[in-house]
Amino acid sequence: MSHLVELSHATKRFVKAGGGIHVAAADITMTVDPGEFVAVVGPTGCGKSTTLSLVSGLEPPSGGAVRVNGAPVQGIPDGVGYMFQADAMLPWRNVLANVAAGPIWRGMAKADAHAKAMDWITRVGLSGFEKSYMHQLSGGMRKRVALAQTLVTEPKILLMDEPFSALDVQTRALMQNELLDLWSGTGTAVIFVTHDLEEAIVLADRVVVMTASPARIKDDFRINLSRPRNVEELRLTPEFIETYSKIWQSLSSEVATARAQGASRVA
Ligand SMILES: Nc1ncnc2c1ncn2[C@@H]1O[C@H](COP(=O)(O)OP(=O)(O)OP(=O)(O)O)[C@@H](O)[C@H]1O
Repeated sequence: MSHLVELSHATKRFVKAGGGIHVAAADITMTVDPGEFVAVVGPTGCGKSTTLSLVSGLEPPSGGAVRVNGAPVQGIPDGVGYMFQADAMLPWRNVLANVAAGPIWRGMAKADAHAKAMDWITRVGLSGFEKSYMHQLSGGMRKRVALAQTLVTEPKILLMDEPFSALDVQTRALMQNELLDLWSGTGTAVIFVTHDLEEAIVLADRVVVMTASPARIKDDFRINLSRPRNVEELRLTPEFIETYSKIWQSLSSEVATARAQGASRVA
């Protein structure tokens, strides 16, 4: 059976600025099925974003294979949505125009795209702000716009690279709950990269732990916490704490290795 996303011994090498080769991802084999929420954690700079860019088609693999919907990734595959740490909104356009831009770019008539965009603006709780510009919105509101902008295209696969890391703790929890509500029942597969193990566990069905650079897959933990979830309450449960300590045992040694690598680089 083919999987929605399939990385098979995928490797990514970059040519370093001063010459030489840097292996950012090595021998990555993993699959993601429709409706699965997979979080990827690993130490800073290990190659998490690089792995995501192989799935998005932004970077071709140097070795191995990457397939989406059973076909090798060549360029940006259909049905893939992205959300990054930095927002991708145009400051001279209002919320409605920003959210409608994707569907219009894909050929939808303007009136239909605006109707669809309004629906998503309402779903993310921003009804009444459709005429606002980005500088008039709080950080949390801008993230809601980014969510609407991504989900309006109804992606089959949603790639998220630390989308909430710039938010304060409370807004972050709010957005995590919001994401789970919006995602629930859609059948969309999510690959969510984060530094934050707590965030990974409260959101995901699986937490994939990557090694210190070059990124390899060290462990793939199934998260057996029931849904629907309230992320703030979940963090206090014994089940969460037990899951956290189990995964931290795997992750902590990689964090220590990455720190040692960093120390030797600046020494
Ligand atoms: N286009 C590129 N050219 C050269 N090197 C690159 C390129 N993209 C990434 N790298 C290098 O590959 C390594 C992995 O980077 P990547 O951004 O994938 O890590 P990450 O785990 O997502 O990091 P962080 O947790 O800090 O966001 C880094 O050393 C980075 O400098």
